[in-house]
Amino acid sequence: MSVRAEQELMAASERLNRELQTGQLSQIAANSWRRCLQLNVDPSRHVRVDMGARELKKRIEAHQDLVTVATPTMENIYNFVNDSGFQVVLSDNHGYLLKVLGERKTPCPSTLARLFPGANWNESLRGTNAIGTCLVERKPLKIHASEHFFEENQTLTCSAAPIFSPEGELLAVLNLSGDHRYANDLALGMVVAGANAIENQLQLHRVNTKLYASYKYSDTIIQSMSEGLVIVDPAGEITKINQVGARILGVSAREAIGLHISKMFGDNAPVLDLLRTGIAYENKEVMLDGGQRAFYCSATLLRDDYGQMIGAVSVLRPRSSSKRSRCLPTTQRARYSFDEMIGDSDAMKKTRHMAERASRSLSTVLIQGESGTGKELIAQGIHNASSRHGQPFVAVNCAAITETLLESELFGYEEGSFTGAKKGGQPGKVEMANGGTLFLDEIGDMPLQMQVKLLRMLQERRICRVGSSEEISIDVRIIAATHQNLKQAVQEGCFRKDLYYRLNVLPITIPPLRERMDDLPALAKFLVTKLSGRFGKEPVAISSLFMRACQSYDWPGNIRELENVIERAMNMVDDGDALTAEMIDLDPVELPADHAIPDGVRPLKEVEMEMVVRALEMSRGNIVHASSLLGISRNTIYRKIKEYDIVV
Ligand SMILES: Nc1ncnc2c1ncn2[C@@H]1O[C@H](COP(=O)(O)OP(=O)(O)OP(=O)(O)O)[C@@H](O)[C@H]1O
Repeated sequence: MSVRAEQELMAASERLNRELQTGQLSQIAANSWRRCLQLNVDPSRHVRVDMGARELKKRIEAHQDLVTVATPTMENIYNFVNDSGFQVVLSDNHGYLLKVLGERKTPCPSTLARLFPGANWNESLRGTNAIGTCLVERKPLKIHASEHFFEENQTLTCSAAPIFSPEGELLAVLNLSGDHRYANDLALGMVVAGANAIENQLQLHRVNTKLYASYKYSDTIIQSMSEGLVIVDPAGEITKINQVGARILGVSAREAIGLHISKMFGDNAPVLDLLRTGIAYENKEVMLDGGQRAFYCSATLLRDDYGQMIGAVSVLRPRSSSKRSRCLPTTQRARYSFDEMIGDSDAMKKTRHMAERASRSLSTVLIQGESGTGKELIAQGIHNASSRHGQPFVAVNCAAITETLLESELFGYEEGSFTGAKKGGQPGKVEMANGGTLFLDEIGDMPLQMQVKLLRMLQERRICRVGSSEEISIDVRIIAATHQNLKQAVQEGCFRKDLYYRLNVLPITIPPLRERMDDLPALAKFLVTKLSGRFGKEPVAISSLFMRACQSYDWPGNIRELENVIERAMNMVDDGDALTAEMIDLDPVELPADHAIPDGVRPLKEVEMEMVVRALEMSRGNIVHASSLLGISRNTIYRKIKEYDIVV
């Protein structure tokens, strides 16, 4: 220790004795001074261990829950002391300041006395001070003016209170500091009340997090049940319904919430009897819509821990004698329902209305819309809301396969009908979809020869497998979709007029995203929640700048592109942070043909073709793998292969 330091310590020790005799130092401050002297804290040489911006960011992230929960309380306290030059400070349990509200008004003799985020106010570094001393004493205290061990800090008056976790672990300190001349007796009370409020909020936050997790578990279980589930409150209003339940009752799950059960089951709904009598029942046969919807229903009362009735839960099973549900492979199941179709803009309401109408009929539907607008989603939604919902939904991409293969893909083939044909032959997609729905995606790309065969099938409702003359009757509902303007294709002679009219019985047009920007915020939130579930993360917040940047983009790739942009951003965001505008990585806008191309820049088309070729090479021609490398759909990669005439 230097001679100067020894002198300083000696002086401090003498001062301590003097102050003790005059009774100027509180017991707490005196004990702290003794600790400082024992630790040889040199009052003339301050050891600075403050943090840089990057370390501070990390530390704040590690304490994100605490900082988030403490901020409103700190702001409340600050509003009380606003304009008085007082600062509200939150430190972690090592004395590092995480958040400081307010500017110091009175001149500060030394930068060391400043309270700023990242500074360390541990007692062993800054001598006696409210934050550091509170961390040692673990109780509320005030350190006023000359009670500070370092002279630089003696212009301050500081009150601090510890913040404990529900398990009693010391987490942080809440502190209020200001000019000692304006000391007031309320300061200590304020930080104590503030620390208590933060502790309560932390507990609540924890309970909320647990509640949210258990809600998510139960919701996932309910939604993945193969039986229908409907929960009503004591008044008979629906509070929860799963997709299967909604399908059995022929309603949309979203619209069913809040409806009275009698709206679906009539006034004699068995569950209303259960609510009145408390008598549970099992496998009661229920017929609705004149027998069109027939199912078995079991129901029981729900009671809370005190035995109070809080509603009833009904389990619905489709009646096996009614149109029997087949046990379908996943490739023949439709995943989406109308509930997953987000958008309340006028344009989208119109589309939804048309789709709901189509689900009540079995006529052919033609869906038109740009790529990524949700054509397949709507097709699946129509199937799932239709009377064929328990039956197969089989999709065929008419652009993906060559003309010869498309015929056998659709109609199947007999053994030996061509080289490489399977032994015993194979049924086609039309046969697989029998009783259900056949989704003909990218119908506009169907070769003309094939269009003739499809037209025949639609007229005669019969098919022959390739290589066979035996006719097979089929019962399929057709939903066709295309990103092309089919009417124009008819005029240009690329699409048969008669087939167009056969398909265009119930037309549905999906507007591109740029024409319904009102839907973007809801879509973005929906996609964040959907992707969070997939990543097993808590849903992240979306900053308004992120949203604004999204709203000013043209979205050529529509909702699929929006989904990709959000997925990319979610891979960049740290836990607890919001999606920000910097995380948006949008595809560059194409330049007009006559635009001068500066050095180092190449036409987008050229780069795109190169990327498609490279992805196909890397994935050895595996289309699924290549499309996922490029972040585009299979349909889009097929289109690109065709557009650039790439040989796979
Ligand atoms: N209204 C919507 N609400 C929520 N998600 C949507 C909506 N529309 C589309 N999506 C999502 O966007 C993605 C693309 O949708 P989909 O595959 O149905 O589009 P598409 O028009 O059939 O595309 P393509 O023409 O390329 O085959 C899917 O992940 C789908 O779930």
